[in-house]
Amino acid sequence: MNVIEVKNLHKRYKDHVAVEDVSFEVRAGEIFGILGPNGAGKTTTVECVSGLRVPDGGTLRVAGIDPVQDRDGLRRVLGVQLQSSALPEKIKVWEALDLYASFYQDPADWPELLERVGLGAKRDAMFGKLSGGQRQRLSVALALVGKPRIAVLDELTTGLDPQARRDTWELVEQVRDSGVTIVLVTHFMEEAERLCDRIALIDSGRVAAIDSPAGLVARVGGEQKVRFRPSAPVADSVLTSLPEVKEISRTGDQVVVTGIGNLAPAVTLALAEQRIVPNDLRIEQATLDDAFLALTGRKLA
Ligand SMILES: Nc1ncnc2c1ncn2[C@@H]1O[C@H](COP(=O)(O)OP(=O)(O)OP(=O)(O)O)[C@@H](O)[C@H]1O
Repeated sequence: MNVIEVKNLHKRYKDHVAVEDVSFEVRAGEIFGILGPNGAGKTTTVECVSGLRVPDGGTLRVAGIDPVQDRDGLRRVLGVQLQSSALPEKIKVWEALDLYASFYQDPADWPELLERVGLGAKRDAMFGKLSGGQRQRLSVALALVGKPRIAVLDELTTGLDPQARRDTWELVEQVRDSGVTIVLVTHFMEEAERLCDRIALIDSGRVAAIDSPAGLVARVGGEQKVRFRPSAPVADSVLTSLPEVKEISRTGDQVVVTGIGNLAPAVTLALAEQRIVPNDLRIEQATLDDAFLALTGRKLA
């Protein structure tokens, strides 16, 4: 079932076209990624979906609601985490949640929500004293306080250190597991690859492709490399006989196998049959960056 339908969305700022023509559908229960370089039109797209901007063309439906016509209805089903947090430095964590909860008739139990996002101990801390990761956790809690069916998260991990980023990813997965459909805007390939069920690649206000991360990568040929140091000499024929294998090369004591499909399992199984252990095994695959480059002629980063 689709919970969001965007058809031929078009949005201009004066004479600058931010979104040329964007269409996609988001299914209930998924993490749907909107991935693209800076200025591609991602934020403008989700701002239109969230009822924060009025489109110049196209149609939008969120749980059957038209965001332009029914903002109150939209607020009941959709929670938004905005790119830059607009909270005053001196507001306390609990005050922010209490304030946001007061906007809803039937809000979430916010002390419980605070625990869920791992901020229970920061209840009385001022917003200005929170770390970047804690601010983002609070912004997720604020997006969820209205018990939405859908949450829009925009550039959630920008500016976070690697540990805080991974912690935030776990939080996003927990939110999805609680039954909330998530639209995740990001320009981090790794984030989209790790979290998203499906991704819309956006470039210059248009959708370049929509697919699962693996599906997008497979579109660029899906060639992989498996590298290892065999525990005993291995004859090329052991591997060249596999349908997945295209080529074998050797550098020093390292074997590099290039191929397609389920290459790594096929290679390790063939080696196991010879009682050979592939030490220092590494698998290199095409990335979403490669897919983006192949589809648009441009690099993501
Ligand atoms: N309020 C605005 N007024 C005028 N131009 C804008 C406005 N907001 C965005 N733009 C322009 O519209 C284009 C798309 O911006 P948008 O923020 O939607 O892209 P984005 O993909 O989210 O990029 P970023 O990750 O940098 O936010 C950009 O060229 C941007 O400069």
